[in-house]
Amino acid sequence: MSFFKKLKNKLTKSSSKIDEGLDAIVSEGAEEVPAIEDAAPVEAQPERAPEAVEEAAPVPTPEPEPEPTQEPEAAPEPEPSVEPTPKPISKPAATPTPEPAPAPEKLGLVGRLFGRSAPANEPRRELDDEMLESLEELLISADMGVDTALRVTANMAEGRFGKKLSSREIKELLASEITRIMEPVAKPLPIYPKKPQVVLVVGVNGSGKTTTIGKLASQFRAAGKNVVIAAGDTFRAAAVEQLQVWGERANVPVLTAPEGSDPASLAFDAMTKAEEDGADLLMIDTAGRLQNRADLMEELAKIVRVIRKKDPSAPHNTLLVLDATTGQNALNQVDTFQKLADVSGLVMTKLDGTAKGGVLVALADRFGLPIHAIGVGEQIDDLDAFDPEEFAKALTGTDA
Ligand SMILES: Nc1nc2c(ncn2[C@@H]2O[C@H](COP(=O)(O)OP(=O)(O)OP(=O)(O)O)[C@@H](O)[C@H]2O)c(=O)[nH]1
Repeated sequence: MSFFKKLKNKLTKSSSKIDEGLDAIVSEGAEEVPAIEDAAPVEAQPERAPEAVEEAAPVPTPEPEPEPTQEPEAAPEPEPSVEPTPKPISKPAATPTPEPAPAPEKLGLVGRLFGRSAPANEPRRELDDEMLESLEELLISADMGVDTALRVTANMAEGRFGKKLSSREIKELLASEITRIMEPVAKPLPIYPKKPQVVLVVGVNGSGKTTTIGKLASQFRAAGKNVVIAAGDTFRAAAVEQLQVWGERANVPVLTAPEGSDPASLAFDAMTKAEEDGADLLMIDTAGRLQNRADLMEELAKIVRVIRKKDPSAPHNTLLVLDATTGQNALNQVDTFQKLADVSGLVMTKLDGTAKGGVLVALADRFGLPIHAIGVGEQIDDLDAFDPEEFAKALTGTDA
């Protein structure tokens, strides 16, 4: 089964929420009209930027030491790839004037995008204020966030006000808007020519850090990389045990320390071991107790201070793991963890079985942080690269 099919199946809840919601909105005010009259005036969105397509393609599994090089002795600055200021959604070339008379073709938006012809007699509804409002509400209810939902619908409506659209065309438009927002953030975990490359993994308890580390370690291992894991959440014995299980599965050594001991000292020992072993990657799990932010901040800062004694450029990646089922709360978590650590990228877990997948769009729109991977299940292969187009299609229930 292709990852798209799998993603689509797994995203059923998010997908059907938007899918069925859009069908309902259109059928509410629909009139049956022959497709030939109304299908043509809908304009497709601009083409995707070719560079983004290339960037989005690779999986988070490590390919032989590619692009972004990092100076070994460089000051431990966060990666420049992190763009703190969310880019406003670039508007398509504004064409406020009504479009010219439709060309004598039977292809609607779907047809133009995918070379398929639009079925005749699709129910259509005129795009007016009322319909826009319903669209906004639907996107907000799918956890896209108010600002993002308003921007997305405004872009969808641009140049199309008063046009009659079928729900399929609206889904295509929405998918294309979502793709446009997500493309700049779809970036695999960057691999540096640094041994060991230190990946610090942060996030609240239960967000899926341990599972993500296990999945990543196993993928890197399968790609022939030497990996060491440090079970830095020394406050939870269960978390350490869980990591050990993942380590066994992935055939990766897991360094542990007695419960309640200093995670920074474990991180230092892990750096030493990883260096001795000539490991390619050191993945450090951390605690996620947000109840006491000051403590957590100090703990993370200490881990960073200590590993920098060994390598001033470490950590090379600080991954924030977010649980999609928390919906809008994920936005607060990014806010908080950006203050606690130099977050360089995101992994979104538990996209399976949640109706809150839209939060990824809000995250991309608001923070512009790279999304390295998404988790769609508890199994070892349920972590994959983030593909914006597939995600957008799966989320909107658009056919592949
Ligand atoms: N359905 C689903 N479950 C997931 C996914 N990722 C993790 N989980 C589950 O979420 C639960 C919490 O995951 P952990 O990896 O233990 O989370 P954590 O952040 O390490 O949590 P602590 O160990 O409490 O710090 C576990 O039951 C995982 O199996 C995912 O992508 N989909």
